[in-house]
This record gives sequence, structure tokens and C-alpha cells, in this order.
Amino acid sequence: MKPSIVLYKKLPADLRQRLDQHFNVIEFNGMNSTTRPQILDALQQAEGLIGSNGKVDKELLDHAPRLRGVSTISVGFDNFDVEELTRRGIPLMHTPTVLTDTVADTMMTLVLATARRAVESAERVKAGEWNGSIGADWFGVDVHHKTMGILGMGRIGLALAKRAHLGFDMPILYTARRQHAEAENSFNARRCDLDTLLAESDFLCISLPHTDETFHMISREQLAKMKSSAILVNAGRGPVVDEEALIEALQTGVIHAAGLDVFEQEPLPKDSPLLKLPNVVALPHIGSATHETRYGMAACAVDNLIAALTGNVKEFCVNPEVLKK
Ligand SMILES: NC(=O)c1ccc[n+]([C@@H]2O[C@H](COP(=O)([O-])OP(=O)(O)OC[C@H]3O[C@@H](n4cnc5c(N)ncnc54)[C@H](O)[C@@H]3O)[C@@H](O)[C@H]2O)c1
Ligand SMILES: O=C(O)[C@H](O)CO
Repeated sequence: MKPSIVLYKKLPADLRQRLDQHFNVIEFNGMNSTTRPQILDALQQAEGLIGSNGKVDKELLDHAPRLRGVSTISVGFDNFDVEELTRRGIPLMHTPTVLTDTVADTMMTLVLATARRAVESAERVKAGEWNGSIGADWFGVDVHHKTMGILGMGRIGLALAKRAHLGFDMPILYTARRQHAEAENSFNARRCDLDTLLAESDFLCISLPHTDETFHMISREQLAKMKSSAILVNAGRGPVVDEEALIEALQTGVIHAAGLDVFEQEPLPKDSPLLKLPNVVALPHIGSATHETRYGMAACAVDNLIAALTGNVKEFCVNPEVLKK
């Protein structure tokens, strides 16, 4: 008999078929307050779990006595209790690499859109405000040759450094726990401490995961150290930036603008002050959201689950120590 798995994300038909070839698939339309109790029930029998955007915590794992493998359709895994999964010997698989270039493109989009006020200007055109030669009240600021500071010099940070340095002649600064030779040798990036990064960056670009250590790493005190002309771009995770402090900084001119793909609460609440600020470009967490990349992520996650449940894991395991047991 094929092992049962729980799927909580709609997949392209061919990938769903691939899962069906290996498993008895119990499918749910997302993990939310309605489906979660049903998912917990189904997990009594399930040996695998695959999806994205659900909380996989101790409560869920307590309902899954037979679970042997978990696969997330994302690179980020802050919604998983990795310690608890590891304690139970369950591998957590994720999808790095396949989305790196697409997310770096999204970050560059936010850099350009905020600096050149592209969204704001387009909205003014649609509102019929373009009635003659434009004046300085429509002008933006240059991107090329400005300093980009990268917080989170991992796969995405490196791909962003490549775009900024080779495409836009931008000097690159980064703050990291270790030196990144490729960033330094290929893109002339310079490592510095956080205070220097804050003081010298024209664009502070965040591609950090959400961990205990990165929670509110950028708050009131850090924002105050930035240039008043600086632009903050965050496509890592919302909680890395203290959103209340950011809103205040944007309202009072402590910094110039922000381009945000991620937020402390998602979807962004409809009454968020961010939505009223003309110097904010807010995107609905579309970092990896192209047809090609989302397909690639789903395919990688399907392969990852098959590998985990057949004992063939070679890469993309968040907690590889469980494989040695
Ligand atoms: N907006 C989106 O749609 C989207 C898409 C993909 C990934 N992401 C986010 O981007 C993150 C990064 O993805 P990646 O593939 O580049 O991962 P990665 O692991 O390659 O890079 C993360 C980098 O952050 C560094 N880091 C972690 N904690 C740090 C700290 N306290 N101080 C300094 N540096 C620290 C790590 O050392 C690593 O170099 C993901 O974890 C996810 O949260 C968002
Ligand atoms: O972590 C990721 O892969 C992105 O945020 C998409 O969910």
C-alpha cells in the first residue's frame, strides 16, 4: 500500500500526478482556521506533509505520530518548529536556489520603483494629473552609482549584489557573521558592521530570515542611524523590521522611502498606515511569484518529499542531522 501524505497547497496537474504515483494524497485547500482541524485528523495516518504557509508546530506534530518527512514549498522555514521536527527525527525539506534570481529581481524592482517613484507616478498619470511638462515634484533619485547595503548576504543577497554592482555600478556594503569571498571577489563588496552599513547605505536591502536573532534587528535606533535620503527595501521577512518604528520613520522623514514585499502581518491589514504613505511601495509577498519559479519550487518540493520518504535525500534538507540517525 502507498504511504499517505497530506498536501495543503494546490499543485500543477503534472506535479500532483507525480505525487499520486508515489502516495495516497489527502489534499486540503491551504492551511487555515477551517482546514487545520481536518489536517490534524488526516495527519493521524500520514507519513508525509507538503505545502506552504501553514504553521507546523508542536500541536500539529503531536497529531502526526507516523510522520517521516515534511516538505515546504519555500526556502524560508520560520513557520516550522525545526527543533521539534529534529527531536522527532523528521527531515524538513525546502526549496533554495530555484527562486534566488527571481527574488533578487524583485528586490531590484523595489529599489528602482521606490527611487524613481514609478508606482506613485503611474498612479498620478491614471488619475489624470499629467497635464503638461512634469516639474520637480515628480522627480525621483538616481539608483546607479549609489551605495547598496545588504543585510543577509546569502544566496539572494549575493544575486542582488551581482545585479547592483554589474548592472548599476553600485558600490556594495554588507554586514554578515562571516566573510563572503564570492561577494568580495566578484562584486567588490565590502564587509562592515551594522552601524557603518546603516550610516553609509543609500539603499538598505534586507534578505534575512526571521529568527530569534533577526527579530526587529531594524528598529527605531537603527533607523535613526540611516541617511535621511536612504531607502529601505525588505524582501526577507517582515518581523526583521519593527514596522511601527518604520512607519514613524517614513512619516517624519527619518528615512526617504521604503519598498516592502514582506510585513509583520500578512496579508497587510487594510488599515495599515503604510498604505497611506506615498513614499512606500508595498507588494503582496511576490518575491518568488513568477510562473516559472513557482513551478520550479513546487517541483523541487515534490522531489524533496519523495526523497525524504524513500530515504534518498541528497540536498535541500534544513536539519540534515536527522538523516544520520
Ligand atoms: N519575499 C519573498 O518572497 C522571499 C522569497 C524567498 C526568500 N525570502 C526570505 O529570504 C531569506 C533568505 O533566503 P536565501 O535563500 O538568501 O537564504 P540564505 O540562507 O542563503 O541567506 C540568508 C543569509 O542571512 C544570514 N543571516 C542569518 N542571520 C543573520 C544575522 N543574525 N546577522 C547577519 N546575517 C544573518 C545568513 O548567514 C545567510 O547568509 C529566506 O529565509 C526568506 O525568509 C523571501
Ligand atoms: O521563503 C520563501 O520561499 C518565500 O517567502 C515564498 O514563500
